[in-house]
Amino acid sequence: MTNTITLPSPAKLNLFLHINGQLPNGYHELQTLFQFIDYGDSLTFSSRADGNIVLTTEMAGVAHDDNLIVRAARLLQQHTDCNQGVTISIDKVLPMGGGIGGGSSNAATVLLACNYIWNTKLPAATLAKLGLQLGADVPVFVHGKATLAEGVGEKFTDMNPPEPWYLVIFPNVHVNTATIFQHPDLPRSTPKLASANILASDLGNDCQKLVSKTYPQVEKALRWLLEYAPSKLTGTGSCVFASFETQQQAHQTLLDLPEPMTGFVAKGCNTSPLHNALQQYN
Ligand SMILES: C[C@@](CO)(OP(=O)(O)O)[C@H](O)COP(=O)(O)OP(=O)(O)OC[C@H]1O[C@@H](n2ccc(N)nc2=O)[C@H](O)[C@@H]1O
Ligand SMILES: Nc1ncnc2c1ncn2[C@@H]1O[C@H](COP(=O)(O)OP(=O)(O)O)[C@@H](O)[C@H]1O
Repeated sequence: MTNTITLPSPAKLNLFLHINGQLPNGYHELQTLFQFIDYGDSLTFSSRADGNIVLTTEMAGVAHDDNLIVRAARLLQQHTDCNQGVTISIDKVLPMGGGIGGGSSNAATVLLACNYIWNTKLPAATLAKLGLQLGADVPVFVHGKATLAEGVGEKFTDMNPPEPWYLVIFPNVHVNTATIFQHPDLPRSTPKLASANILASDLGNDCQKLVSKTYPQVEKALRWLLEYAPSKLTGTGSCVFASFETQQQAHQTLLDLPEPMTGFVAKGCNTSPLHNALQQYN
């Protein structure tokens, strides 16, 4: 077995997001379509015999022990009584608080990678359940297929949406997911759709209006991108995205982007790049 492995940690987009209600525990019932993109962080793992979990890359604003990377490794180690440790480094390119799932994706990559290098052999369904303790989106990244998520995000119906080129814009502001979900003005009663109707409809994001109002930078980014193509918010933001027929059209649009916004071009993927990369180890 290889002792050092490098794996991708891709971003996701919410192609639509509806809020159908709120549960007594405060969490929201959602319907949202997740698709992966071929753009993200890259993590390198080396097992170690001393049992320590060490992240060697510093991440601004996130303490070592709070990092989802470290927490995911500890959770798996404790759950399996594993006595091995791991050294992890990350090439971080995904903006935090952008609604593209960077932290959740990192946690999922750690769960799958450590399960492999420690030979702990947990099935994917168990890793997904463990991941849910770390964040609502971790199970989707463990699952690795474009999927309609329902409930609080844990019930999956896999879907096969088109895989276009996307231009994703980061408005240079971080949105706190909890702040948006706690806001009294968030719409919370969109009727549930039958899964068979999802791909045929042009659906929006119920957080978009509130996030645009709360964060003028998001509104500005949306207004700018809408000049080029139909655009929407992903997750609770802050990133906004639009699809293009060709990679070149998306790149051409990116060239016009005014500062301080940043952006990138990526392809939609119905199978996660992480799962494609893991195939070489199975
Ligand atoms: C709504 C989504 C859609 O992708 O937004 P983004 O985070 O991607 O923007 C996610 O499911 C978010 O996932 P994640 O960011 O992992 O959320 P968590 O850490 O689990 O929860 C953050 C906070 O959001 C609220 N929350 C989250 C999920 C949910 N179904 N209902 C909620 O009310 C809760 O207040 C919770 O304390
Ligand atoms: N490895 C990590 N990568 C990104 N964020 C992390 C990580 N570990 C902890 N966090 C925390 O999680 C928050 C949400 O990050 P992220 O998942 O990137 O955003 P979003 O859920 O909006 O896509 C960050 O603001 C940060 O405080």
